[in-house]
Amino acid sequence: MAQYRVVSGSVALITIQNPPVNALRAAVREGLFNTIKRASSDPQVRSVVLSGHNGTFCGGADIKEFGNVSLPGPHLVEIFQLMEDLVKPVVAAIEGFALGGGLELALACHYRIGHSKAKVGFPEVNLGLFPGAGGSQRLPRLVGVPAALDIIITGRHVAAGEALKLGLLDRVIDQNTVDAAVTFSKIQKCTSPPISGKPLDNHRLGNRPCPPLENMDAFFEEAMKRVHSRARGAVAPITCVQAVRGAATLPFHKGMELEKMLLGTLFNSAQAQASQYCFFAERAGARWSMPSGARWDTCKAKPISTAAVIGLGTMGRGITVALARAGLSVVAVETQEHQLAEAQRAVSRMLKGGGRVSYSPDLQAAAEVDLVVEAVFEDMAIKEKIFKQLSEVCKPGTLLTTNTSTLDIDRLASCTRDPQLVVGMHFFAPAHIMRLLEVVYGPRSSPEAVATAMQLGKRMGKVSVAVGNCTGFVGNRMLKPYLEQANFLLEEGATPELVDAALEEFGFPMGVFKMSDLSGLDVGWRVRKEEGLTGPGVTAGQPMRIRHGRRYSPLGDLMCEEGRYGQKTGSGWYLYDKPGGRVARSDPWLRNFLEQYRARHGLVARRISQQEVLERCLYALINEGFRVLEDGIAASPQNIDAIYVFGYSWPKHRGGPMFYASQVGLARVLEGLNHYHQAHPDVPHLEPCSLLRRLVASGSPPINKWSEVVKGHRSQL
Ligand SMILES: CC/C=C\CC(=O)SCCNC(=O)CCNC(=O)[C@H](O)C(C)(C)COP(=O)(O)OP(=O)(O)OC[C@H]1O[C@@H](n2cnc3c(N)ncnc32)[C@H](O)[C@@H]1OP(=O)(O)O
Repeated sequence: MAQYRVVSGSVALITIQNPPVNALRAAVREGLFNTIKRASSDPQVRSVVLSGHNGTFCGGADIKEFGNVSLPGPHLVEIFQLMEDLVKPVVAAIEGFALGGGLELALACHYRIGHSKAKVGFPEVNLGLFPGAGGSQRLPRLVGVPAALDIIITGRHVAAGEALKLGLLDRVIDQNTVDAAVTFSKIQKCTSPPISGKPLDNHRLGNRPCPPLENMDAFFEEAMKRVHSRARGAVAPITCVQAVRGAATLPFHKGMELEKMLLGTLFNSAQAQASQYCFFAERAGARWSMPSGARWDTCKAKPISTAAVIGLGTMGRGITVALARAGLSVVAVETQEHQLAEAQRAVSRMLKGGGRVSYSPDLQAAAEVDLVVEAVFEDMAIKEKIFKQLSEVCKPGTLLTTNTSTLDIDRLASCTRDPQLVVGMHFFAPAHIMRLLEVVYGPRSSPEAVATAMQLGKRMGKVSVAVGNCTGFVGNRMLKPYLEQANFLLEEGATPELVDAALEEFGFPMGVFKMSDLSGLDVGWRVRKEEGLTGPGVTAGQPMRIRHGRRYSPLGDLMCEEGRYGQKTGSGWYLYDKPGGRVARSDPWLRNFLEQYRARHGLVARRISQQEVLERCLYALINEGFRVLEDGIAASPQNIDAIYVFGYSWPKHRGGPMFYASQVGLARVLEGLNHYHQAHPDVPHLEPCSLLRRLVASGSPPINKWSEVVKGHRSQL
């Protein structure tokens, strides 16, 4: 766990060994503690080099251990103090990553030498924590308060070059870092005085004061304000500011006491648990499986080096950029010439002149590519035609994928020669930025096609999740009842401002109505027309607020009929200063429109609380999540949560909808749904699904045990 060797005559080389990232689990901590003591008492040893096995220094504390009430083995704070107090110089040799507790370990060393490709950082804030093993107190003393606060609050990875400039690393080298560190620790031997004889006090960060900061109060006030406005209810970023303020104002030992107290408030908090759950949910998608039994570890991906993107609207352009950035050679196809020229300019701008992209108005240009992503208008007839053509044009074996967000993958597959080569690759706007990729398999998609799309997602840096084929797949299928509830709430007396405020307070960056205005109300309108829910032929003679015997809100359709498509037309649920404007203002027209609508339909507006908004919107979405699990469309609640966190900006500190349900308590969610369904019996999305009932009947097991109930449930279908 921590290997000890004496090298070069007098240097104790301690190597952390815990693949894959050398996380500091109990056995490693034990090993470090013992080897530091050994180096201290070994008369042969004059200096110490600390390194990580297999090209990675250390990925920090072992997150898997965090669930334990008290962590076994020696505590990191104790180990780091032991190391800092050593009278022999300790040099950290940093290759790969030094993150979280890994960087705290390096800061407890007297010197830090990094490889030029190394990355350091404090990502704890993403886990609902802050660097609570001395990092919040040592880093500001080394690099100053503003730089330290930035690194701690953002959780970003700092490249070696920047770390050197900040003084976080003493040296950056391109050669073998351990060899360099060993030499460094002895280098003064040839000259004088030897490094091992130098007083080390100035290199013990706990002994140093923080570099002074002018206008400190104003600095921290401003920082706190900024953090509050961005944190969306997350507590950890606020604690980061409090801890760094402690470093700036208190002696080290007092700062350490403050750090301990602050960490105590976060360590087992609901937010920390949710954020840590998200860490593992993000990675769980890579271990995909299909109902056929095909799995990530038994299926091989096809090599892909060339791709074509068909349709260069906003999505097609983003997808082109994402593929080009992943190193693929891309042919971008758009039949409308003005759109093609515009897209070429936009893509070049986004790629800043890099990437290998060629442009063509002709589908024939896709003849030789390994993979196609179709990203045209959301219209089944057009897509079917394109898939038929692609099947004729492309070389045998080309993977044909579609970016459709709702349409039937299998219907598209049936237009092709090789339906097993068809899968969905559902990107999220903006496609070159949003992390999520839903890889949708139809009943005939081959495991190899799924493996290839998943592998490509990884190359693009996406969180890829394999899901089954149904209307809306996972994300949009669950979004439908959420949007529906929001519209019903407007009918019943709420305003877009009230609904959005409740959701934003929950932690979404944007409420549902602001989000609809941003993405365009016409998008959903087109889908509803495609589904036969609205349109001249459908509505004639039908009651406006009922479809197929269920409650329906035509509010979105009426808005579109008024030409209010959202930001792009300068008005939607809100008013904007101009078409394309971004700042939403309340619109008196809308208030009036809603009043007239309610009067026309005999609806009496009532006072609606933020709690009702949250429960109706979120519980309806969660209920559909249980149905998605029940139907086998998603393989696990973790996959659903990853989809929501990385594709729909569900707040990470709430852990995703299914985790949120488990934290609220399944019985409470069930009770809430029962209550709202009784009040709205014509809304089937509010009727608790049978899996939720069964889970509650089984005593509401923890989320990692749900699969057992799901399996039992499926076998009875
Ligand atoms: C008292 C509090 C003291 C200290 C606080 C901390 O130190 S908290 C931990 C801070 N560290 C981090 O947040 C780093 C987390 N890890 C990463 O960001 C990445 O894993 C990393 C190191 C950049 C490497 O990325 P890469 O893409 O190469 O690998 P991947 O993420 O897929 O990870 C590989 C497997 O390792 C598991 N893992 C990674 N880090 C940890 C960790 N710190 N603890 C436990 N496990 C970790 C990860 O889950 C992967 O597992 P797998 O089973 O293969 O999915």
